[in-house]
This record gives sequence, structure tokens and C-alpha cells, in this order.
Amino acid sequence: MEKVIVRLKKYSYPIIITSGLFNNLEVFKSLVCGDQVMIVTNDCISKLYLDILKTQLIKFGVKVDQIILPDGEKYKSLETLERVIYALLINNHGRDTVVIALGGGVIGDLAGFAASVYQRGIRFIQIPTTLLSQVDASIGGKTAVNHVLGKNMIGTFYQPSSVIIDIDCLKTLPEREFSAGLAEIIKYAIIFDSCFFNWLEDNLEELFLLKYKAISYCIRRCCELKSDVVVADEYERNDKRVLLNFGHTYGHAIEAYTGYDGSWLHGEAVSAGMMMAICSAIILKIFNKKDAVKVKKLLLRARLPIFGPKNMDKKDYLFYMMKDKKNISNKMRLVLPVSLGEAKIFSDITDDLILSSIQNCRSLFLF
Ligand SMILES: NC(=O)c1ccc[n+]([C@@H]2O[C@H](COP(=O)([O-])OP(=O)(O)OC[C@H]3O[C@@H](n4cnc5c(N)ncnc54)[C@H](O)[C@@H]3O)[C@@H](O)[C@H]2O)c1
Ligand SMILES: O=C(O)C(=O)C[C@@H](O)[C@H](O)[C@H](O)COP(=O)(O)O
Ligand SMILES: [Zn+2]
Repeated sequence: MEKVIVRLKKYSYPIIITSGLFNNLEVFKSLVCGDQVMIVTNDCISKLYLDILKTQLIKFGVKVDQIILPDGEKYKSLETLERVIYALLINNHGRDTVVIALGGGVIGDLAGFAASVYQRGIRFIQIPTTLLSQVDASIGGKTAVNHVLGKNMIGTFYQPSSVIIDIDCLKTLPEREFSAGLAEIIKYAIIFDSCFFNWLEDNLEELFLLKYKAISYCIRRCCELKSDVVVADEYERNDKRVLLNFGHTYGHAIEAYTGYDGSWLHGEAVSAGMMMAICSAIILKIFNKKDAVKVKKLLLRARLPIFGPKNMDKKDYLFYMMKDKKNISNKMRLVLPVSLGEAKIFSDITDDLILSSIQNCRSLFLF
């Protein structure tokens, strides 16, 4: 078992990285003993991990309720949030209840949001079961639901009381979802850590094979990188946390445009979004083409898309990007790489730059 501590100003919480969690839940004992628990999960994950989690929790004398939601990004909505609140109320849950988010980023973001607003805030624990949620979504306290007009438009900053990662969960994860997680991992490498980028180039196959040494190192490195940023800028008030949004300005537009219908997973949209952002950086002459090709090759090896949806028009991108949360005074801001391992925020981004990055991305990288 390994631990990364997120040391925030007011309090700290652990990210525990382990395997075989569901056969040995001693780790939960100190966290939830004597409490009431509401497990929030979905109808795919419940079949795999809910019974075993409940059995172990009940052994500790914990009162366990559950809500099983439909699976999919389109259910990360206000309507589903209302269902979680209803389940808490109808089962008489009070402020001593702990919400457990058992699932990927959709469940984590939604359950975290519910915990943050229910009776003005109750504790919650993240048990992330996808690669993407283990390296990113479960850490740092961004909770949200989507709106048809924009991704994650309604939400809170609300930290979990702990994050418990079981690497074994990845054994049941579909390959497409694994690749989606790799997109956020490659994102960290591009914006923060060129050595990690080189390591990913050398170890990608080991990751796909779920080799314990490689996957546990990779998850730990991402948890450390994200934890450092969150500690430096918990509420995204200075320019540190914004860097984690690299690729997301274009990516979120793709997700909203496709109506969160699953045709584009978050990680896939971020992958195409990173390439469009890199294209902007090349147009601005702040990033070199040789490194852009290295990124493109790694994304392709990770089985990720490098171009957005064929039918999505430049105007569609602009429509959603104009609503991005990073914009200030209706001026767009973009996170752009300046070298492999370093990114910066650029303000006053013009519509022309966005349009030409979308227009030129295919021709720049179709070789
Ligand atoms: N809060 C944050 O900081 C943050 C960071 C990154 C992404 N996100 C959000 O996370 C969401 C994406 O998360 P995701 O990629 O985990 O997607 P997801 O939650 O939709 O899970 C992906 C799919 O895998 C299934 N699944 C989950 N665990 C499984 C397992 N162990 N075995 C088999 N199937 C499993 C799910 O049921 C789902 O069908 C997006 O909404 C994104 O906006 C949030
Ligand atoms: O934690 C963050 O901060 C991030 O930006 C991580 C992103 O990977 C994640 O997708 C996040 O939900 C995006 O946040 P948003 O503020 O752009 O909705
Ligand atoms: Zn993301």
C-alpha cells in the first residue's frame, strides 16, 4: 500500500494506492466505523464491486444504503443529482452520513456534488474504479454536473475525506476507457514533467498489460503531480490549477456538442483538444513541431483520437468555447505548451486563432 497526502491549508487527506482492497477492507475501518453510509454507484459498477464492498462495510457495523444510477456521462445532470438527494432524505441520512462514490469520474463528480450540498455538506470518500478517475477525477475536489450548454457548468469545490484507489479494478475496465485515462496521464507529462513523458514513451505497453510496477508508479506520479497543484491553488484562483485544463477548452466543446452521448469519452475529447491546443501553440510559434509530432505519436500509441469529430464545424467550437469557465471579460484564455514539460496560460485569445487551429490541425498532423 502506498500513500500520497494532499496537504491543504485547512486539512489534509490521504490518497491510498493499493490492490486487493475489496478482499481486505481494514483500510475503511477507521474511516467509516460507526457511521451511516450511502454508496453512490451505477448499474455497471454495482454488478462488479457493490456486494463485496457492502459485505465488508456491514461487518464493521456500518448502516449501508445505496443508490444505483444509470451509467453514462449524460446522467451527470441536475436530474440525477436530485435523485441522489432524494435517496439520502428518504433514508433519513443526517450530517453524520458518509457518501461513498464507487465508480469513475461521472459518479465521483456527481456524488461529490451531492455530498457538498446535502445539509450544507457531509463527508465523502472516493473509491475511483477507472484509470481516469484514479489519476485525476477523484483528487482535488472539483465536483460538478453538466448542462446542455456547457460541461461541468454547475458544481462546487469540495474535497473528499479520502481517496482509496484499488489498482485491481483496472482488470475489468474496457480498453477504450483505459485509453481515455491515458489522455489525462499524457496531459500531466506535457504540462509538468518531460521525464515522465519519456517514461510514458518507454512504458506504454507495460501499462496496457497492467504490469503492477509500471501502473502503480504511473498512478502514484499522477497523484503527486495533481496533489501539488491542488495544494498550490485549491480554488483555481491563481494560474497554477488552470494548467490542468490543457486540452479541455476544445475537449469540453466536443463533449457538449455531442450531447454527452458517449460517442466521445472525456479522455478522447481531451486528447483531440490537446492536439488542437498544440496547433494553436505552433501557429503562435511558441511550441516546436518536432515535439508536437512526439505528442501525436504517443497519443496514437495510446489508441486515442488526435482530431475532433469530422462533422463539428468551427462555429460549433466557438459557441461552446465562448462559455468556458476560464474566460475573463468574455475574452478566451487557453493553456498552451511552451515546451515538453511546461505550459502557460495565454489571455486575449482571438477567434481567428481558434478558427485556424481547428482548420489547420488535420493538415498539420496528417503525415
Ligand atoms: N473532478 C475532476 O477533477 C475531474 C477530472 C477529470 C475528469 N472528470 C470527469 O470525469 C468524467 C469521466 O470519468 P471516467 O473516464 O472515469 O468515466 P465514467 O465515470 O463514465 O466511467 C467510464 C465507464 O467505465 C465503467 N466502469 C467504471 N469502472 C469500471 C471498472 N472497474 N470495470 C469496468 N467498468 C468500469 C463505467 O460504468 C463507465 O461505463 C467526466 O465527467 C469528466 O468531466 C473530473
Ligand atoms: O482538477 C482540475 O482542475 C482539472 O482541470 C482536471 C480536469 O482533468 C477535469 O476534467 C476537470 O473536471 C475540468 O474542470 P473544469 O473546471 O474545466 O470543468
Ligand atoms: Zn479532464
